[in-house]
Amino acid sequence: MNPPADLASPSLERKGYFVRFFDQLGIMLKRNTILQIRYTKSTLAQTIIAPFVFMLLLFILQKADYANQRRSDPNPPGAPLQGIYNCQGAKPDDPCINIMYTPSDATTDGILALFATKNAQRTGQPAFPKEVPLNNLATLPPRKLGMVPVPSFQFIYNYTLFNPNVTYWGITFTDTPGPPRNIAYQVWYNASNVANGTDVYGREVVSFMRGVDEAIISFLNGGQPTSMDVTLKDWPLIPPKTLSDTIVQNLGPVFFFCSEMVIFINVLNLLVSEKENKLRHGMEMMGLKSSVYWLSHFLSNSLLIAVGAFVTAIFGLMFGFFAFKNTNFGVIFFTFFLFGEGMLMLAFFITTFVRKARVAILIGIFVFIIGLLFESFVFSSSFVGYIWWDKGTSPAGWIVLMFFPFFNFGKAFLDITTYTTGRLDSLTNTFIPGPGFSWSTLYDPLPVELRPIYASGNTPDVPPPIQSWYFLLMNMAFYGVLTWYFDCVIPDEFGWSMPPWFFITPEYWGLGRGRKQHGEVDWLRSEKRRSPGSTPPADEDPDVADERNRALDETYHAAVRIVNLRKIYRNGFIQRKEDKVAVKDLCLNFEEGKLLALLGQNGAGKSTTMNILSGLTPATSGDALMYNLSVRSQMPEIRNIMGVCPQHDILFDDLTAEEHIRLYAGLKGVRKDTWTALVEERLKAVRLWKVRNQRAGTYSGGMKRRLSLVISTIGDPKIIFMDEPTTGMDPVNRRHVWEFVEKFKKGRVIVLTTHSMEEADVLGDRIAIMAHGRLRALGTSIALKTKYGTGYRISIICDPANAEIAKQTVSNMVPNAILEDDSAGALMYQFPTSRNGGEMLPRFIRFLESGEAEWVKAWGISQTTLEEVFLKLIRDANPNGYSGYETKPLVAQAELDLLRNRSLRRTLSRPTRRAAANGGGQHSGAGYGNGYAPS
Ligand SMILES: Nc1ncnc2c1ncn2[C@@H]1O[C@H](COP(=O)(O)OP(=O)(O)OP(=O)(O)O)[C@@H](O)[C@H]1O
Repeated sequence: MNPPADLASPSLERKGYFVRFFDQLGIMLKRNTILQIRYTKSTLAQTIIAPFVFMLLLFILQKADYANQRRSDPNPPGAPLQGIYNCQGAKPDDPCINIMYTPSDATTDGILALFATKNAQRTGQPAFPKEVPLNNLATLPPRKLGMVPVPSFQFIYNYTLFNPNVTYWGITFTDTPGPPRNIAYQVWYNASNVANGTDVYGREVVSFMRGVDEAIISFLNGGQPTSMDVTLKDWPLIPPKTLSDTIVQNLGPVFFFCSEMVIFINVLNLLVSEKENKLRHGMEMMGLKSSVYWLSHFLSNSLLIAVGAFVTAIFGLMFGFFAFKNTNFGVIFFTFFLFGEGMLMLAFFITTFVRKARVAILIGIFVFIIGLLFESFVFSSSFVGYIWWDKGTSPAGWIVLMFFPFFNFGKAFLDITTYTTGRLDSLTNTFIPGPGFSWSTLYDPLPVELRPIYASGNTPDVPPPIQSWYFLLMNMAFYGVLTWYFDCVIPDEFGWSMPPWFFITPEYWGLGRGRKQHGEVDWLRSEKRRSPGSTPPADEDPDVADERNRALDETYHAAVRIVNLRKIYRNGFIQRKEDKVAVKDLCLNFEEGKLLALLGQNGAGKSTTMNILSGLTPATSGDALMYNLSVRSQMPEIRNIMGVCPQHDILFDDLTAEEHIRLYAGLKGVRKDTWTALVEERLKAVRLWKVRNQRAGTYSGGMKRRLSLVISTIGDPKIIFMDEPTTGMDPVNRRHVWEFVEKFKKGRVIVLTTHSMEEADVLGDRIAIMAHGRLRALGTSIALKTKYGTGYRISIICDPANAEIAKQTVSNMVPNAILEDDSAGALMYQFPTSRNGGEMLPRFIRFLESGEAEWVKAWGISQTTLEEVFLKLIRDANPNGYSGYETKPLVAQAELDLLRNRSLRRTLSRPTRRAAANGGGQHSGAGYGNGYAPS
């Protein structure tokens, strides 16, 4: 079958390194942008929502702090002293005595009468009346009494002691005639009223005394009204020590760090997920350069960081923070942008060590907690933030810390807020605004008046703010270089890595590589020296031995030649007994225009072989030469001519089928003007055209396989590896895929692994069967069937009464036919192949066809299937145990019974019938188109 011209025509553009680099970069940026748009929520969260939320929280905290600091009035107004109000007893309505006094004479009675009058004016209550004198300690007041004369000082003492909570005030006078006349008095009061706050600051005591003093003055002036108005004023309270924006200064580094961490954790997750899902490998197999991969992620995420920095600066202005209002917009923007970039490169660096997205997120959270604690302690104030530059602190501190982007950001933000927050003058309690932060401030060391003063009396030597920018740029470069280095030297999940000194090898820089193609003979000679291979097993199949000899023959030519390929999966660093030898000294040749179907039970080593040949995993020894390019040393060049459909779909859930094809066509360097036609032709071929605009994540398993298969054919590859390409496909679609593969193989080498014998039979020009890492058999389908098969089976249905005649006839005509089954007139014979005396078979078939034997009700013939060949070979390879197909003879018997029943039910296909009529030994055709029964 000839492929259509458009399938076979080369469509790759020959381009220089840089043109190819920028083409790939363009296509990767487009892919990233599509994904960023599809992940709308995540993109919005990183660029707008996170800055807004953290800014809003800061704003709320700022307002709360402001309100809290100004809750009490720092300069409370003075309050005039009031009069004395009516007394209360133990309970408000209990009887009590307002004033108990001694002695009672004209002077004291006169003074207290004046007191009562003035007090009544002040309180608006009736004046306290003078009561009858009280002499008896046991007498309790019948009501609220006004002013009660008592005999002595001692009486007051005893009465108040015996009758607590009865007397409000006590006063004892001493009048010394003089000159000068001295009217002294002593006030008794309930000190616990002052202590428990009922009488705040003792205002009632002072009021009482003020009233008595007034009355004395008035009395001495002959009753002249006197007023002593006293106002009591609280001392000023301590004014708010911090400004509202101090909270932005102290908490800003923590909050803006948190905001940046959203992008940081997202980048960790994104990159490691691409690694874990092998998407990066998939793209690299299609020719993506590592440098393009990193650069595209750097640029796409830088755009998000730039938007985030811009949005942060705008929100800062909207919320009215001084740090944003009084700072040059460019300074704010670049400070946030450079911080984001530093963290981005730190995230890149971390991804080189991690293979699982779950672990990456855990590391992200760990960095988040460390950074959060760091920012909240180190930058909680300018006092601790600048201590690293104090003369008493070792510079080792900031020299180590400068490698952390969040330290450099904290310092930069502290500088900005120190210049812009301003301060309160302690003497005048007035706000002194900060000088502001202009572009040129970047280069100025912090002025002395803005620096903190430490206990030693020192002020720190704070470097100019620009230094933090330089350090952030240094962080970018530092983590960028580490990312590049460790990405090369840390083995990936398939074991690929470069030597630690890779950067001094000329090959790494593209010198001396690619230009030279290996001479087949030179390569073979050196390979034979390097990997001599072990001695083949004594029972090696002759065809396998021939293939080995051809692979090692210098005069033989093949498009792809595999020599002594060996793969050992080590269980640690040193060689151990448990190490798994997955492929054992495989020698094989692939020819152009031919499809080789690789069969083998689970774990036989098929995928490992494919992975080595497609550059996914390195061989332990041996090599393969593909179109004169060595798999070991020239994989980048091989990738230009290779397509791979790996066993597990490597698809972006959020890209459509069309976007996948465009992406991979771009990476492969397919001419842009052919993309549209390519998309249509390939998607129609595998019947995905109608769903081309649906995201691959919504596809069924079979649809994903078809898309993976189509991707492997992009870019006109000379060699295609298909690892179980039709797994999970329904029979109709499988046939479409077969047709597509069949068309595609002209001029190309296709290697396909499968567990479908039918598929191997249909597609395989040659079939190779592997077991335990070794090649067990090799050849065309018919050759294998002839060699390993048991020949033909003929089933004859006749009347049970005629069974004996039938058996007699068969044994006469084909003496070495073996009767396998005889039940109720259903006979099943096994006929040997022509090589084993099966030459009588054609004659017997003609006999059955002629209808001469009337006792034959129906008959059918089947050839040994590939499945039987496969089972036999695998059984032979597992004499001591079952590796997927057999352990117990009973199981094998059951399988054979099943096969027998199946072949009985099967009717004969025309080519098979022809082959049988010719005595076997010829190609029996596809073998899956059945449909013959003698009429
Ligand atoms: N990364 C690995 N580390 C250790 N052993 C491995 C690794 N990959 C494969 N193996 C082992 O190597 C052997 C060959 O595996 P491989 O995947 O090549 O088999 P296969 O023939 O492709 O099987 P299947 O048909 O199931 O895909 C198996 O025993 C497998 O357990």
